[in-house]
Amino acid sequence: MNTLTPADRAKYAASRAALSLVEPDMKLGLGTGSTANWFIRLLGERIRVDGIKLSAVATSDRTAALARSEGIEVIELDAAGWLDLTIDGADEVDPALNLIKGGGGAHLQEKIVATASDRMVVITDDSKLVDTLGAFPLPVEVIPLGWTASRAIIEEMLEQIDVDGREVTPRMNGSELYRTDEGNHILDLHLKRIGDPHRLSPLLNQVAGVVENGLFLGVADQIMVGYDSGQAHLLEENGVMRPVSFADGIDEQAFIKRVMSQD
Ligand SMILES: O=C[C@H](O)[C@H](O)[C@H](O)COP(=O)(O)O
Repeated sequence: MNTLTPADRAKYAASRAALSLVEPDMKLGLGTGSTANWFIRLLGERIRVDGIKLSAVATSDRTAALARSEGIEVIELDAAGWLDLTIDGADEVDPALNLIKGGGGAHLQEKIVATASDRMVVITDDSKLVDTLGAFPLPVEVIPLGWTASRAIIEEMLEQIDVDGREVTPRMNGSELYRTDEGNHILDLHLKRIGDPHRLSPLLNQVAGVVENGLFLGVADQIMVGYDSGQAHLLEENGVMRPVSFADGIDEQAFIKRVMSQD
């Protein structure tokens, strides 16, 4: 643990705590991002240590590649049909367990997978817990055809919405427009504060060309919060925080040494 940065210690702690929710033969959804990567590596370690069998649906090409490299059986969502549990990171979490996701451009697949699961548990460090969503720019995936028109319609629509900022910027990858796994672009909405996410989300998804926005409202069931102390708490919808212990056979030092040597 001492070799990790404080941010990675917290992500590791949340992921390790979430590992105790995994049971043999489950069909899992695997999120995308730096926190989800910790969970995927821990899941691979648990499969090696315990020999448990399970299968998983990935929410991005990156996640599928990492999961396979960890020896996790990756299947398609349509083959899985329905999932027992999805574990994923988030960019912001509010007290009602509503989320902003998509900082890594994967929120479309993440939302499909999470809503096709009995349960979604978010793994996060405590810096992402906010009173009100919106400081993190809200990602909106748009198809390339006419994306500038979609942006103009969104900008006009935002005039009627209770937010503190209205700048809409296309996400870039160097000098090129960012492309999602589906080949679409992302518009980042710099709203600063979202007064009514339940009003905003359907309005965004009604705009022609919008595929999906990064608001996850009523999707997450529980939040596993990790701290740089190495401890973790489970946050329920009623605001109750319960400490979580790590109930698995993983050798922490050996695991972290292996991960650090791969990075
Ligand atoms: O598109 C990316 C996902 O929604 C991520 O789960 C989110 O951006 C959090 O990523 P990270 O764990 O790297 O902060």
